[in-house]
Amino acid sequence: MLSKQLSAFSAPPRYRNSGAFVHGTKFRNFASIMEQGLKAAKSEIYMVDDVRPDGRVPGLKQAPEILIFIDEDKARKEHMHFEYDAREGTWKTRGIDGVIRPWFFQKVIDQRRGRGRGNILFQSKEDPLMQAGKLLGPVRPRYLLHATYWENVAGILTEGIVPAKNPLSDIRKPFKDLLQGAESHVYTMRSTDLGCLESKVVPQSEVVSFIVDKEQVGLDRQPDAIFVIDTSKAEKMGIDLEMVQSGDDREDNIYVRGRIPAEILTAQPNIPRNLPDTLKAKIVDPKSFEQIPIIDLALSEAEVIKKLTYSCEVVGFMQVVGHGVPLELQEKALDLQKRFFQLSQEKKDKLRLREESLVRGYFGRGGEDLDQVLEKQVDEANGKDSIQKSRKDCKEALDMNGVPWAKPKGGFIGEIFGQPSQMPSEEELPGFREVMEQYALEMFKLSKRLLELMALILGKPRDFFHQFLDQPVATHRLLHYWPIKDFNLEIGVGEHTDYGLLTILKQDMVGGLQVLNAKDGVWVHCCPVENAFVINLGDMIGRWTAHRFKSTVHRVVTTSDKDRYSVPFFLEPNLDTVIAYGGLCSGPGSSSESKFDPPSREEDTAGAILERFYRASGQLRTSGDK
Ligand SMILES: O=C(O)CCC(=O)C(=O)O
Ligand SMILES: [Fe+2]
Repeated sequence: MLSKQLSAFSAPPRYRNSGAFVHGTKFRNFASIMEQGLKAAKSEIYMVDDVRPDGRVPGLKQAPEILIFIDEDKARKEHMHFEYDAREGTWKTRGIDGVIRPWFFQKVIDQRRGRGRGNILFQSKEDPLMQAGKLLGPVRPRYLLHATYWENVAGILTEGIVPAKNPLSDIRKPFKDLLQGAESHVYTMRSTDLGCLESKVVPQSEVVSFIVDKEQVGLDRQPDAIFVIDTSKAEKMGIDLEMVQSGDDREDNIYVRGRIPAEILTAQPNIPRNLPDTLKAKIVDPKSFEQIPIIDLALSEAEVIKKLTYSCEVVGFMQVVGHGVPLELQEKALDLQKRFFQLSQEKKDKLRLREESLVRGYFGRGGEDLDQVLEKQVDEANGKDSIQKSRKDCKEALDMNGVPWAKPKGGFIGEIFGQPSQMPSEEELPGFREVMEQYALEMFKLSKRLLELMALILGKPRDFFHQFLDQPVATHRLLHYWPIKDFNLEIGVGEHTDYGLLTILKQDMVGGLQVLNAKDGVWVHCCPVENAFVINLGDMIGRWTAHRFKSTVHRVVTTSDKDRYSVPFFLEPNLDTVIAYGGLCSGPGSSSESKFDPPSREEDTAGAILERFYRASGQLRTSGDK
């Protein structure tokens, strides 16, 4: 339509080729025209059949503020009559009974000076642009580019690129239904034209020199940043990007339907041609992390909440100090833990997990292997050489009931998790039971305290989680890791997320806990901190908050030649708690209606999630149908 070489404006009418008539008018008429159509009340409706480069329309004193494109084919099929005025180079019509209804409009474009110039105010599903061919199979480009301004960058890095599905401006809101279809697309370009990318993977840590001119991407000022959309990563992640090739003369334009998730995007600055290398900077996702936050719980509640919010929403991990759990108790517990694992194998084997005590007891090598639990996303982060799978967890553990007072409901699962702990006898290890139960009580208290603050962050009353914690399930696990001999065959704990609400972990000073920053594909050490507890969030709270709270992938790689001891306390709510996807949030950032999010299912109770995890990790091997 805007093709300059074949401007129908300068050609005789019989050579018209644009398929659209264009009517220009004032912006203030837009709303009423969309409601009532273009009216030929006093005079006829004047139109041109192409827009001149200066945006002027003959016969109008001033350049029009909006341009209304009328679908010529549709109009002629309905017997609308158009008359050409050779002297003015314009067309006129009386529409049908004096009106051209909005049904005939292809689109309405904002022509006012300023940032909004060129914006599409209305676009019909029948606009040829939206009718163009879908890109399927091998013709789909590996990378697409989306150019944008700084004001959108941080938002896109967290939310992905969101098409203007629901218009926000007052003027466009009333036409929401008309806009649907056209506006649910994100505008992108093939990367070929812009050089450098088609064959090369964009390294996350490097600044790729993009030089994109505003004309290439149809913006009215120079774009600040270019988002590279990795379509093959999308495919690997099972994200189906529906791409539509532009139907007009700009064949590099590709429209992608729906939200483009942040996971497949990389941001690069758009660099002016003459910018020296020394003045370049990389765009770092403000929602990505390089450290595990440390929170002093003795600070004011306001300060704690601020740090906790960041830790929950960005990292999914934190270390807390100032928690008030007596150091002496921690030391006693650690001492008994070491002495427990030093008992003879025969004595430990007496406490083994078995038919009558499926989840409460001792297990050695092979009792739980987490290396298979997660697949694709971790491979991505590990790099291409990570095809190696199924390392064995190099650990032994004693799983105790962390809330021995609770009577969890939930049938078979409730029954087995509610069973009492198996512990060494008082003669074998004096004080073991007393110290462990005291310790577990402290962990439950600390969990509750943290969940109270999290409830406040989620806009709920402080005691919101209490209702789900009167008959909870908790596993108090003592862990012992042996030094690893062969890193290809063994790992401390394979990559996984925890499944519950939250985990409180005490680790000794040997180190080895690693946390995945999935945004950048980088593993971050969770360095041991004296008298601190590591807190991490599990899948249940992640799912319940529609991932506003992160359940972050982690693993243990023990590189030390010393034995390592740690104590996770895993907390789950009452097993009949329905963990509905997004059930805990109503605020922004949580409302994504994306097709990539899993729907809520009836059976997603805490009990069902717990069972799934235990089966996937090999800890629960019986059918459970008894
Ligand atoms: O021992 C650790 O540091 C972490 C253990 C862990 O992540 C787990 O058991 O779920
Ligand atoms: Fe874990």
